[in-house]
Parts: sequence; C-alpha cells; structure tokens
Amino acid sequence: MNDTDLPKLSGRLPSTLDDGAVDDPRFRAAEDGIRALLAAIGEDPGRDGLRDTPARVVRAFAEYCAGYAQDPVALLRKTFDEVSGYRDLVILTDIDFVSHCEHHLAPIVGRAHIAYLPSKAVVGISKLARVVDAYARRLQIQERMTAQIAGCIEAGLAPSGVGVVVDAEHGCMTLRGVNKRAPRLRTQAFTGRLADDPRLQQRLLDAIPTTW
Ligand SMILES: Nc1nc2c(ncn2[C@@H]2O[C@H](COP(=O)(O)OP(=O)(O)OP(=O)(O)O)[C@@H](O)[C@H]2O)c(=O)[nH]1
Ligand SMILES: [Zn+2]
Repeated sequence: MNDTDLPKLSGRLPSTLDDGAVDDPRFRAAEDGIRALLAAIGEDPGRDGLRDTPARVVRAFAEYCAGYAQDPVALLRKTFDEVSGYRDLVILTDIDFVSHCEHHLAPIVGRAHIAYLPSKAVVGISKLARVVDAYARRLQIQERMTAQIAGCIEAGLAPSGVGVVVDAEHGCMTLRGVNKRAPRLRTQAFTGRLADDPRLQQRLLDAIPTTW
C-alpha cells in the first residue's frame, strides 16, 4: 500500500515554545485566531483568566499535531532478525491513542490493535505504538489513520501481511452535534496474507478485549 499522505516535514508550527517558536509569525497569527474565537463565543479575550489562553491553545494544538513532524516509516528502521525462524502472527492490542478529527478538531480517543506476519525481521513492539501515535497526532479521520498505520508497517517491514483494527470514540459525536453518549467506531485494514485469509483476521479480532 502506498502511503500517499506522508507528512510535509517542514512548514509546521513548532511543537514547543523552545527554539524561537514564540517569534514565529504563524504562532502569533494563530493566537489572534483563538482570541477571535473567544470573542465569537461571547467571552472577553482580554480578561485576566484568558490572557494567556491563546498561547496555551496554540501550544496545545502544536502538541496534538506533533505527528506531522515524524516520518513513521523511519520509526521501523531498526529490526531484529535473530528470531530462530519465528513466523507466526505478532499481535499487539490496546494501543491507546488520542487524535483530533479534521472536521471539528474534536478529540478522537481510542485504541489500535495491530498484527503482522513477519517475513524475516521483527520490530521492537514499542515502535508499533510509536507509529500509531505518529499518525494519531495529526488531524484525522479514522478510516485514513487505519489505512496509514497498515501502509506504514507494510512499507517499513515488508511483512507477509498486516492487520490493523482501530476502535474509537469521537468527541464530535459524544460532546456536540448528535450527542450520543458512547458510540464507538471500528475500522480495520488487512494486507497480504491477512487480506486473503479470514482465519488470520479472526485471530487478531479474537485477541481484542471486548471491554476497555
Ligand atoms: N467516516 C468518518 N466520519 C467522521 C469521522 N469523524 C467525524 N466524522 C463525521 O464527519 C461528519 C461531518 O459532517 P458534516 O455534516 O460536514 O458536519 P456537521 O454538520 O458538524 O455534522 P454533525 O456532526 O452531524 O452535526 C459527521 O457526520 C461526523 O460524525 C471519521 O473518523 N470517519
Ligand atoms: Zn468531527
């Protein structure tokens, strides 16, 4: 799978206030935008309690979106090939993440579950969680994030197959709009042997705890 949505690695807001970010004109413009938003909801952006809020919000969004600065495939560069012929599924479940929807900038809170069939090397399992975060920390829709994670593992490890299942609650449905208490969206992507073999898919699905 081609990852056509690899991030632009420049032109983003810095994710911290270090290294001169305070002087970045985009940072200042974004703060003005938050001040305008505060005024639009009937607040006084000049009152004491809100004076530092625009800068905080911009910093927070830079942090929520820090994944744009990462190259997720590069996270999988270090692999281990001394696995004594291990060829079965590697399954990592319940990788929690927070993302933000690109429609409302509302939080998406969920868990990703990943399986892959190694062809020769395996990767440190923390790297799979790092890949999830690199895509979650962007503005997303869940379907795209799911496909991106699968595509990244495919590109980074060239395994015999990948399965990614994502379960998440969307703030834009639970906190506003239709206001449903806890609808959970499941998306999944399978490649290679997992795309061809429903029994391999089922092994990943069976490994996912039913509660969270
Ligand atoms: N498929 C998909 N839809 C999403 C995701 N996140 C949010 N949405 C939906 O995106 C849609 C945006 O719809 P619009 O009609 O443009 O926006 P809206 O008027 O705010 O819609 P409501 O949420 O129904 O009030 C909504 O139906 C959201 O529930 C996602 O990850 N995947
Ligand atoms: Zn939304």
